Amino acid sequence: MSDEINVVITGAAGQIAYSLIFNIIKGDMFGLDQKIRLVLLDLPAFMENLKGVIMEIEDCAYPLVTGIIATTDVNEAFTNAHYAILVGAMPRKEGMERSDLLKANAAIFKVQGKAINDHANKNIKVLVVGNPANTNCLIAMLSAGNIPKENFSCLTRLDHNRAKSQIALKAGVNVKDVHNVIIWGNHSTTQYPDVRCGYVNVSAGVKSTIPNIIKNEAWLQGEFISTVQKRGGAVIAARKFSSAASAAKAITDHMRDWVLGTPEGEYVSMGVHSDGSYGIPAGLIFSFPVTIKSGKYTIVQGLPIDTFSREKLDITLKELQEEKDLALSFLEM
Ligand SMILES: NC(=O)c1ccc[n+]([C@@H]2O[C@H](COP(=O)([O-])OP(=O)(O)OC[C@H]3O[C@@H](n4cnc5c(N)ncnc54)[C@H](O)[C@@H]3O)[C@@H](O)[C@H]2O)c1
Ligand SMILES: O=C(O)C[C@H](O)C(=O)O
Repeated sequence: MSDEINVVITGAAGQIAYSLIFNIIKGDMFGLDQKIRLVLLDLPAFMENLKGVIMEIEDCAYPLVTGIIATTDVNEAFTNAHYAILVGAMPRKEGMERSDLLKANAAIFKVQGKAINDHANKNIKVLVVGNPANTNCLIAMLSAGNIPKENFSCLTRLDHNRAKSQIALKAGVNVKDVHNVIIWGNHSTTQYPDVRCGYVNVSAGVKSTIPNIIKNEAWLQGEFISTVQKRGGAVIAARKFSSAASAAKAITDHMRDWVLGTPEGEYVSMGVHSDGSYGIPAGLIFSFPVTIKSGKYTIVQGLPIDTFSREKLDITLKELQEEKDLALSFLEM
């Protein structure tokens, strides 16, 4: 890592950023020795709010922050960027069709992808959070032909964390003892949370598979999956706002692991460019189990896919293909 890194956060005046920024400047994402120059991008109407956020960043007096830039200019924001966390997106408004949302966001992520292509450090790592996250990530990646595809990812770590937590609650174990759950596919209600290969540390040196611990296949194939799939909507229904603190924690987990690596034998879920693994055609951003070493992820290979899982993978694949076709048709890409 260089002495100082430029970290861009879009949607910097929003709910997620209000937790995320403080995780980053505390050192939770890049470690306690990494100096950070924050670049905060938002829309002109939110610059006053952003001024307040900047006052609070200053008032935290964290020593890792070496500079703060607030801007509404995408080209300025991504200049020499080492990391970009694309949180800002057009939210779904009343009466808006899913296709309207895809169209508005495809336009935003095309512009941001091009700005990254033209101005960012060529080794930049980009994480897309704003929904629809997989397809927004795909558009940004396709608009940034000079940046390797492997440098783009989208957030499914929140779903991964939700899955771990639901298993821990059901099994009555600490969440730190639950390992290798997987989120396949889209960050949407078609995602497939899969724990067939996951395990729980039962006692020192003893582990047992999640299906063996839970001993309730109907729950694992039914309520567990739908709870994780619909958790984002359930939080919105209860809180009247989208998940923010848990999303910021998941972003921090995702980026920390991408930069610093995953523990030996541990998988995490990441939306990444598909390469044909598990029959998912190349050209989509699909959530897979990955391991990470020296800043590079590898899709875990050779996991068994039974008939139930194949059907689930095909459902989420179909949705992603439809989103891609629609988004590309709007952009004429
Ligand atoms: N992938 C995930 O797991 C996950 C989880 C939670 C939320 N989300 C999504 O993250 C996004 C942000 O959520 P939030 O709660 O912070 O929303 P928010 O509405 O509180 O904040 C969004 C911010 O983005 C800004 N923005 C909008 N368009 C922009 C653009 N073109 N450039 C720069 N800034 C722009 C807005 O002005 C606003 O300040 C939403 O799309 C939400 O659905 C994704
Ligand atoms: O913002 C949303 O639509 C939900 C969000 O993606 C979540 O999973 O919490």
